[in-house]
Amino acid sequence: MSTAKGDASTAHTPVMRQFHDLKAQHPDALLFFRMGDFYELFYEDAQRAAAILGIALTSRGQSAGAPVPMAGVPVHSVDNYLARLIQAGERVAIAEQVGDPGLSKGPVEREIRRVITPGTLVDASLLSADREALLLALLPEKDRWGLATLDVAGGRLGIRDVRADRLLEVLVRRPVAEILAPEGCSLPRDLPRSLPSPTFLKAERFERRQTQPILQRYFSQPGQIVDGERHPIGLQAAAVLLDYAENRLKSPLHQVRQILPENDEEELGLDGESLSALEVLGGREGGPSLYQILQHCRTAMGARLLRAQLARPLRPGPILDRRHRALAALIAQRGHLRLQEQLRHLPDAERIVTRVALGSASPRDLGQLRQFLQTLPTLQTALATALGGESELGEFPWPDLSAQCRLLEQALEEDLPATLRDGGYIRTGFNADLDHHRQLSENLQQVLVELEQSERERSGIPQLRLQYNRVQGLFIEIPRSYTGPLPADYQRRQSTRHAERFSNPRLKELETQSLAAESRAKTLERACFGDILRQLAERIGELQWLCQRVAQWDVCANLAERALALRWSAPSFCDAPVLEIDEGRHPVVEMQLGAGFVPNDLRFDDEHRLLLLTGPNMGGKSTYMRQTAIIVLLAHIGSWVPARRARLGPIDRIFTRIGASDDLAGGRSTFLVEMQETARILNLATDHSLVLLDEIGRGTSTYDGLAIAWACLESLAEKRAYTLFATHYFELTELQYPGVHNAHLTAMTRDKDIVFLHRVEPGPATQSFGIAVARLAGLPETVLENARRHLAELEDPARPSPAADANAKSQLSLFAESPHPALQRLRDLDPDALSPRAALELLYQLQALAQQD
Ligand SMILES: Nc1ncnc2c1ncn2[C@@H]1O[C@H](COP(=O)(O)OP(=O)(O)OP(=O)(O)O)[C@@H](O)[C@H]1O
Repeated sequence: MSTAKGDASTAHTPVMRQFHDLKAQHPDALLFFRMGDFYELFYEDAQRAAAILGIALTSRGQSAGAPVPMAGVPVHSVDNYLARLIQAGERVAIAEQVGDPGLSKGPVEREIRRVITPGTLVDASLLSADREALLLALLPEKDRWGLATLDVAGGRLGIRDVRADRLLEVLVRRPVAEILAPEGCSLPRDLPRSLPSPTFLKAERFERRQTQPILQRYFSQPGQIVDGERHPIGLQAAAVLLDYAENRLKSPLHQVRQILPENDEEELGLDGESLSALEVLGGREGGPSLYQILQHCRTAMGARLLRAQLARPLRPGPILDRRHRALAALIAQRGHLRLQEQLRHLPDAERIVTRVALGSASPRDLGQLRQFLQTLPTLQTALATALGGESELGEFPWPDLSAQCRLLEQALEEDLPATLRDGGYIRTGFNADLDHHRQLSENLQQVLVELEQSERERSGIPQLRLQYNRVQGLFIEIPRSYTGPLPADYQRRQSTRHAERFSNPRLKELETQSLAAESRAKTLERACFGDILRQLAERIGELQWLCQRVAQWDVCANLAERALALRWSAPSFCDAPVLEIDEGRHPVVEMQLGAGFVPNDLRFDDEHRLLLLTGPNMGGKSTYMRQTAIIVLLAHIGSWVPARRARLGPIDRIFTRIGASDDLAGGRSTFLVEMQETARILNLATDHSLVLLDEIGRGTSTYDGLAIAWACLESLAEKRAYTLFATHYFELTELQYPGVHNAHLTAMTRDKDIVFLHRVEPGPATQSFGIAVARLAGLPETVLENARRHLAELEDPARPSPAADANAKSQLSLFAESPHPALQRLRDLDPDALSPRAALELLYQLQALAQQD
């Protein structure tokens, strides 16, 4: 940045020297340099910000012999600008004036008070209410990665170790805003574009030598690191996160009080492809997602938790069991209605508690916390009633924070300002000293009114007025039209066009007193506020516990409401190898179609492992496959499911390969993407996995595709994964493997039109309706007519083989009625009856037969 630095840094003006010193501390961030009521940006920062924000780029005189480009934003509306810059992927360092402008000789002292990055946000105005913005650190060790995630605004720190081949899956399931990794480490090349590009930090910051003291500083009490010894590299990554976030927030993270481990074996595996193919969190082309249909939580905390739970389904175990019991209890008592009524007005207390811990909560934040604490007793009562006989699930009694609630009630005004700046948030009567100085300041107002009157009388000038402005302070103003005598103690201070301004000793004294009283009152008010924050901060752990409970019950009440409103039923879990669904539905498609949706059954057990689905395009194959996975997913987050009955045996992962997608930016074609995803499934699926494969092999030539689909089917049948395999290759329906069965989606033609029945029935489809669907899509009648003719020719058994198919003939012969002669010879022979010589002879014969084709 030679232009910014100028020829020699000594040639810079003192303010610009200060700017460069501060900028050097965080060169990667835009520096917001506080100048009175504005934050100003200089040089390249100004140019970047002006372009992103669409604000004017001007210049601020010269420094080091060159003009200084400048852009500025007013302090009072800075949040809006910050939000847009963070959204655009920028980081922002905020330099505040910390010295007293009246006392400093050179430029007023400034200090970077905070660096705002996407993963370290705590301000309500910068955060999205319904999703976390996670900071994530990664550390490789052999074939594993240590991983830590920190929700700075919620105070949650999690760790886990993952196998290298599962890293991507774990990453894409979370709302990651910022990734940290050690310099020189090689991250997977196919990091999805939805993830932010990593920030590389010096490798030694990840070394135990440096991370151990940080962990000790944070977690010296027993129980604060749960199960840490199982995740040693995760712990190192966690320490890096804490250190990084501290450095950005310029404060220890008092809100982080525990490290919670995540274990692979507790989770139902769900990779990024499945999340997007099943449209769990986001719908295709802006359509509705499962989350949107489910999300009727009353609080932002609940909405965030629901999102996190959807992305991280659990295997059956104590946590899932508790969720299901709680949901059943609420539904049995219809208790969710009362609960939701109480939850409806609750603020985002979780994030407020973090700001309390960091000492940055605003008066309005505390007003909301007061409301939260006021509601808790009624919420507890509502919950106890709602749970009926299961009240043990409510973990009563909840921590008693009534004293903190009273403190807030006594201390804070009813209507509260958004900032501390202008005072007026502490109630009269809370602090005697504050009341005294406020009164002094207010009395002075009265004294000034009286003084104005007495000066008028003393001087005999009725037009005399006492005035105040920020530059001149208090002064006596007399219109120029007055030309008579003035009192001897009046000292002239300024002349304007219409008036003369004076001061006198009494006025000066009053001015000092007035300012002193006002500023003392403000200081005292801030001190009271700081004191309240400190008292609340002592109870952070309990406050966080309460927020988590509120979020959990909000999700539970929400799932109860959804289950009843959408006519869902409770799934049951068992240890047998089964997956039974009666009258399953796809909640999103059903929402769009209403009563027209046709429910379908599904059976997987020891004898039924792979269902080969055929049927017309648009017949409902992918809907059926997706609804199966969605039912399994919902059951594993603790929800009821869109089916009349669902009984589920143990499932370890859901795999999906549905729909065409390509990765043009990554240089991967649709077919390559399809094959890579299929390869992953074939490598990882077990006999407890649910696998959805939709039209494997369609991206390449017919016979290649058919051969690949066939081989995949064989492999999955061998693995005995619960597989739904949709295909248009009718040839596959003739294959016979143990556990493999056919089913089809029904349709019929009426005249030339196709009518979809959307019912799943046993056996393969008997007819392909491609041309009827093409008609539905509006293909011209002449083209359709030709298509019908070609179809008749193709289906004619006596048709001559098309020339273009010549080289594919050998692949076609895989499905020919009679096997290849070489194969037939092989089948017929008895190897034990052959001498070595005869065997060699036979080999030559087989080769000759093979070459005949
Ligand atoms: N069970 C159902 N009941 C009512 N309508 C359904 C049902 N299943 C699917 N549909 C309707 O049919 C449309 C097509 O369904 P889907 O995409 O599942 O068909 P498909 O057989 O996978 O088609 P293709 O082979 O072309 O991919 C859906 O958008 C929906 O409107």
